[in-house]
Formats: sequence, structure tokens, C-alpha cells
Amino acid sequence: MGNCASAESVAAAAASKDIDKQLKMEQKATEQTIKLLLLGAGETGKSTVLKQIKLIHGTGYVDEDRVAYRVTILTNVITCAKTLLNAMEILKIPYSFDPSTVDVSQFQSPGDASGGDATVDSKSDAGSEGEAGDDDAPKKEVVEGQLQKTEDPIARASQQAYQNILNSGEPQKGPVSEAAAVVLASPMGFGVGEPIPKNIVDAIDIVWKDPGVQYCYRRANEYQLIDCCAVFLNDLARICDPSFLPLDQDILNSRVMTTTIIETRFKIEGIIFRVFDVGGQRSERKKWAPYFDDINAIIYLVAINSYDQICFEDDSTNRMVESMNLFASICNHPMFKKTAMIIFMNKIDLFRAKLETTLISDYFPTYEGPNDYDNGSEYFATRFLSLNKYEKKIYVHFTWATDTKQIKTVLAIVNQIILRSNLVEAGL
Ligand SMILES: Nc1nc2c(ncn2[C@@H]2O[C@H](COP(=O)(O)OP(=O)(O)OP(=O)(O)O)[C@@H](O)[C@H]2O)c(=O)[nH]1
Ligand SMILES: [Mg+2]
Repeated sequence: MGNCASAESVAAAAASKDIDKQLKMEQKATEQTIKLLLLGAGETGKSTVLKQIKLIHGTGYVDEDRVAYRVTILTNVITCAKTLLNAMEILKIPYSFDPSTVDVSQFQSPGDASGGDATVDSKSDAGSEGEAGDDDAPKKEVVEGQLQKTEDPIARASQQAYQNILNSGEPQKGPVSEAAAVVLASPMGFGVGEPIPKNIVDAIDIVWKDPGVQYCYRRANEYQLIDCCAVFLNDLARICDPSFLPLDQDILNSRVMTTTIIETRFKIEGIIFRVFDVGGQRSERKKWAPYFDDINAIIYLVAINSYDQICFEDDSTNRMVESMNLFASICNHPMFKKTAMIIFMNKIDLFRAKLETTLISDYFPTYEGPNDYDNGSEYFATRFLSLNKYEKKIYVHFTWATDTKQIKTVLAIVNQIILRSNLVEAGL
């Protein structure tokens, strides 16, 4: 009997110890949960960063995911091809228009020297129109962020050639216009396992290689084109092959606008990260506020290459200006006073490429430095940091969200920042 009582009390003590242990573990688990919000305007790369976290710290993608992403990628391909063709009409560029054959001297006007020569040279790829300069020409007045429609000898030549075709009353003829008709008549998307028919793939290829379409592509800031256009259309044969199954890199390059808030959980070095990815377009932002409670850290995404682009949502607001205004409201939000704040100045690969063709000062007249990466990136980082009213510590990283190696390094640093600032916050 005595033995029995003692066995019971031993069992009870053990059970109580288990409960204590369980409680402690639960307490520890809650203590060690980090709520991380990915914020930023549309198309800045939030979902791409989430995909990277999934690849680096999660389970990655299984074949079922890849089959679904294939549908997305093929839709991206069709969307890009159709968008380019519609833009040919808007910008008045005829098929087969070749900027390199234009006699620039015939299309000059007195304003050609003002400020935009670097842009003009590279967008046209024509090489000689830099000579159009006349230092006495009046300087263009630049309003911050205002869209600059390309007005140079090449654009004029293209418009005139386009107008001549219209005046002739005859439709454009030839293989490119025939291919364009096939692309424009193609369905927007294809189902799971369904390939894009070969005649449509061939038509997209012809359209994409046309010099007029390539010129139109270089002027993509004048209309809305998703960033994965070149990466997919340059790789058509592989992507449109019926056996195509997307690689991780293809998934990272693909584009779907986020319309619901998605929470994904990861365990990183024993700590649970609850990562929330939101839609960045204006219509999506009203869904954000309910998720602002108890947020430990925010990664705010900026597309640093977007300084010459207008918002998808309206045709007058510059994307960088939109991004700055949104950041001002987030970083000075009373609920985020103690939240670790990290800015990702993202799309640095596209930023570098854009600097070759587009002057920052054409869109941000307060920028007086050389049109290079170091000075340009520092300028935009400083502009964002200057919006911080409370002198709160804000960390800035320059990122290339589609590059897993670079993001892996950045995320390791970010994890340390988040953990450190939350230890400080907890008084530890
Ligand atoms: N080249 C390049 N492309 C990028 C980079 N970051 C994102 N992208 C591409 O940009 C496009 C938009 O990225 P998303 O991650 O969908 O943007 P988002 O911020 O989630 O957009 P919303 O869901 O509309 O708010 C995708 O095609 C990405 O592959 C980058 O650093 N470099
Ligand atoms: Mg998204």
C-alpha cells in the first residue's frame, strides 16, 4: 500500500514536472516568435523575398507547386507580348522600325540638347544623336517624379513613320505584323499542363526580335510592363517547351499580384518567424491595418529602379514618390514606434541597367551627383531615411531579390538585427 502511495506521488510529481516543462516550453515558444511584416508599394518584390525565405529556410517547392507556377509563367509570357504590342500603338512605333537607321539630323528640334541626351542615346541605341546637343537650348523644367515622354529625333522619326502608314490607309504588312495578329488573338492564359501552341510561340519570338518592338521595350517606363519580360522572352524555347517544369529561378522571376495577406511560418535557428506578405497596390493597403498588432519587425521594400516609372494604379504618380509617401506613413506610425525597421532598396540589378540609359536628375532634379550606382543608391537611401520623424533606427540594405545567394547573406544579417532589437525591446 505504502509502495503504491509512493508510486502515485512519484507519478503525480512527474506529471506536474511535465506540465511545468510544457508550460515553460510554451512560454518560451511564444517569447521566441517573431512577427515580420513585408510592406511596400506594388511590384517592389515583397512576394519574391517571401519565396526566397521559403527556399532558404523552408521546404522549397515540390513538383505540384512547379506545375502551378508553369501556368503563371506562361501567362506572364503572353501578357508581356500583348503589352508590348499595345504599347507599339500608344507610342506610335511601326513594326520593323530600326532606330539605328534613322537619319537623326532630319528630326532634330531646338529642345533636343536639354538634359535628356544620355537617355536619348541609349534608349534609341542609335549612337549619333548625342550630336544633337546645343548648349544654348533652353533647359527643360523638371518636376520631381513627372513622367518624361521620350521626345527626341528617334521618337519623332518613329511617329512620323507610323503616321505615314496610317495616312496610306493600308494596314502594316509583313511577317512581324502577321505574327503580331496571332499574338493579339491568343488567349491570355493556358491551363495546367497545357502548352502554348507552337504557332503562338513562334509568333511571340518574331515579335520580340523585331527592332521596333525592342525599341518599344527600351521605352517601357512610358507604359506598364512587368519586370520579368526580357528574362522570359529571351528564353522562350525553354519556357514554352511542352515538358517545361519551372526551376527555382523561374519561380523567383514570375509575377503574380498579391491580393490576400499570406502568413507563412518558418523556424530559423530555433525561433519561429511568422512572415506576412501583403499586396502593395493601393486597393490592397486597406487590408493591412488589422495585421499591425505586435509586429516585431518590418521589411519595407522599395524598387530602386522605379525612379522613372509611374504607378500601375494611376498614370500620374511616380513609383518612387509613391513609395516614399507610403514609407513616411509606415515609419512614423505610432504602432511601429518600437518595431525594428529595415528597408530593402531592391532591384539593384535593374537599377544598374537603368542608370546606363536614364538620368536620375531627369526625374529627381535635386539629384546633382554623377549618374552612377554608388551615388544614386545613396541618394535614394538618404531620401527615405530623411522621412523618419522620430529618429528611430532604420537599417538599409541594397538587394537583388531574385538572386538567392545575395538574399541569403542579407537575410542572415536581417535575422541578427531583428533578434537583437527584440532582445533590447524585451530588456534582455
Ligand atoms: N530583376 C529583378 N526582378 C525582381 C527583383 N525583385 C523582384 N523582382 C521581380 O519583380 C516582379 C514583382 O515582384 P513581386 O515580388 O511580385 O512584387 P510584390 O511587391 O509582391 O508586388 P504586389 O504583390 O503587387 O504588392 C516579379 O516578376 C519579380 O520576379 C529584383 O531584385 N530584380
Ligand atoms: Mg506580392
